[in-house]
Amino acid sequence: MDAYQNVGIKRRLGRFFRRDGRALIFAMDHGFEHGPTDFEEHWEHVNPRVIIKKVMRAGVDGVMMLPGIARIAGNDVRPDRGLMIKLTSKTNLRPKDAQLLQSQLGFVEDAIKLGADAIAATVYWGSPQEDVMMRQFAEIASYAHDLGFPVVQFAYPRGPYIDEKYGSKEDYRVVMYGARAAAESGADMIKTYWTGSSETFAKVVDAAAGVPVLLSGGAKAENPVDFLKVVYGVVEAGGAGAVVGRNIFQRENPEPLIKTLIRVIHRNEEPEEAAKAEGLI
Ligand SMILES: O=P(O)(O)OC[C@H]1O[C@](O)(COP(=O)(O)O)[C@@H](O)[C@@H]1O
Repeated sequence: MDAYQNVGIKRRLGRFFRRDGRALIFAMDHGFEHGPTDFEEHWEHVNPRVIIKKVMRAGVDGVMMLPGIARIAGNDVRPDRGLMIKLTSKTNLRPKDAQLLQSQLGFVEDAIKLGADAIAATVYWGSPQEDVMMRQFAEIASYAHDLGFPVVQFAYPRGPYIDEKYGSKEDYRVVMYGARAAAESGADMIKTYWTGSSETFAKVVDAAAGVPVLLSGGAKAENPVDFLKVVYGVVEAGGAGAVVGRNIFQRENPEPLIKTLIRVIHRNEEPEEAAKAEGLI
């Protein structure tokens, strides 16, 4: 029989993933990580309660936020959807060199008090500060797992050595390395970059050895169909969905895009067909 913790981890993961094993999660740590300027396209979304209510209505499976915003808007996340609380971040105000470190800004206990269903932390694989983030992740994961909480790793390769050797942090060899490192360090869910093709992303999924891999959304695409094609490619590759921030909250009415994403992720619909069906294009 399963240990108590394993039951908790499975139940809580089940609040994010539908029966198909996929999820669409809304990300909203940008006010901290990029600064409030990220919300200037639609300023009312700087109010977390406004945007969370919109994404809930549209049907996202879960939401990711930092502890202080969970205190303000966590209650707007419906009880049957996943609440992911991230415990590391950095500001864009730091000097450039220090941007390669995510620092811990909250504790597992805080996330649990706030009603989290999963706990997240970022590791910049390849950063000169990799060691600090590895240790941070290990401490968070060990404690969270003991208490029955799944742990999500934002596995983002970045740093000067990567640029020098591979030319880009999106090179599939680097992304799959990060995903593998995340799986080997005990993550229950991995969020990472698009590698440019479904074939290469399938390798990232394989390297994660069964740990679900979700796309990290990225900057808002001018043409939403371009973004939908990426998400379609992730699903084709065996990926478990997407964690999307700017492509959602930088739209006044994110509902048609969210509903289209749900069609693509959960019903395998072709991007253009799905977008037409939701009146997005
Ligand atoms: O470090 P970067 O690439 O500037 O972006 C990090 C941001 O991207 C995310 O990981 C995902 O959000 P987006 O979909 O807006 O890219 C956020 O959680 C985070 O704030």
